[in-house]
Amino acid sequence: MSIITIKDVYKEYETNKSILKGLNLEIDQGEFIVLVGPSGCGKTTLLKMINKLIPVTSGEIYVEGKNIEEWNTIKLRSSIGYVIQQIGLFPHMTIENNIGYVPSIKGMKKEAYNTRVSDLIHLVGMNDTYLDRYPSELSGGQRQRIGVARALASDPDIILMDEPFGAVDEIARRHLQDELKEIHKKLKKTIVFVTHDIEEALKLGTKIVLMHNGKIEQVGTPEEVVFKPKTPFVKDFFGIKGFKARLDEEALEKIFNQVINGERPLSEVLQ
Ligand SMILES: Nc1ncnc2c1ncn2[C@@H]1O[C@H](COP(=O)(O)OP(=O)(O)OP(=O)(O)O)[C@@H](O)[C@H]1O
Repeated sequence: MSIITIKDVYKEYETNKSILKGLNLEIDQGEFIVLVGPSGCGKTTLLKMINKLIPVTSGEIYVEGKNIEEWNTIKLRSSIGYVIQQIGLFPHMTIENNIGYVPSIKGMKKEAYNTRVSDLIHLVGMNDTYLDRYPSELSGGQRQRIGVARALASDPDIILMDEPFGAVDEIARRHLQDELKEIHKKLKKTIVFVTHDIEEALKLGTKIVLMHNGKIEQVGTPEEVVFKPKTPFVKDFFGIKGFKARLDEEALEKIFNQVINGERPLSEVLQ
């Protein structure tokens, strides 16, 4: 069943016309959708329209079957988690209070609150010893984890993520991706994720949406967009990098070990 429907959506900014030119997209419950495309193609704009941070110029967006214009904005936003790159944790609040902010304003009882905060910090691969710290006492990767935990705190059905791991180093980024994949498997939330990183997109997405020139070029599984590109643009966009990202990792590891162990000359592999 479709949990988000984008219907003939157009966007024009006052100083910037024709950003989105008639987008149509159905997002099913439990899907991990990744929006990719060249810089400036409107990924963030589309994401922010879903939780009404940016208004549409024309067209409609439905969340859980209801037009977002009919949703109470606060209610809509509390049923949608939102994670961005500069995560914006409250600097003067402890990690516990950051994660528990929404449950506490919703009046959750102390015992349930404690359990929830503890469950969430474990879910993102950390533990209770971090709860008394302040955001400045964590690494960038840990802060992003807390951002994910905070977005999950109100148990939203949908989570929007805008380049959430863009500012962390490569190793932390891989860990965060693995954890997010696990969380998605476990909680079966619907995730809409923006990235400009092809490997990240193909690793995480159950469906990839490639945007270009205000339109959607192709929607498909990682295999479809890489191996069955519908247009030359899709083929160029994913290209060899996409192909490499989808190669069987075991096959690559086998070749790597053969070369490292001197069983196969490097010149043969590089041919
Ligand atoms: N408030 C605004 N007023 C005018 N133009 C804007 C505004 N916000 C965004 N734009 C323009 O709209 C286009 C789409 O921006 P958006 O941030 O949605 O793209 P994006 O695909 O997320 O880009 P990136 O990958 O670089 O983050 C860009 O050309 C941008 O300059």
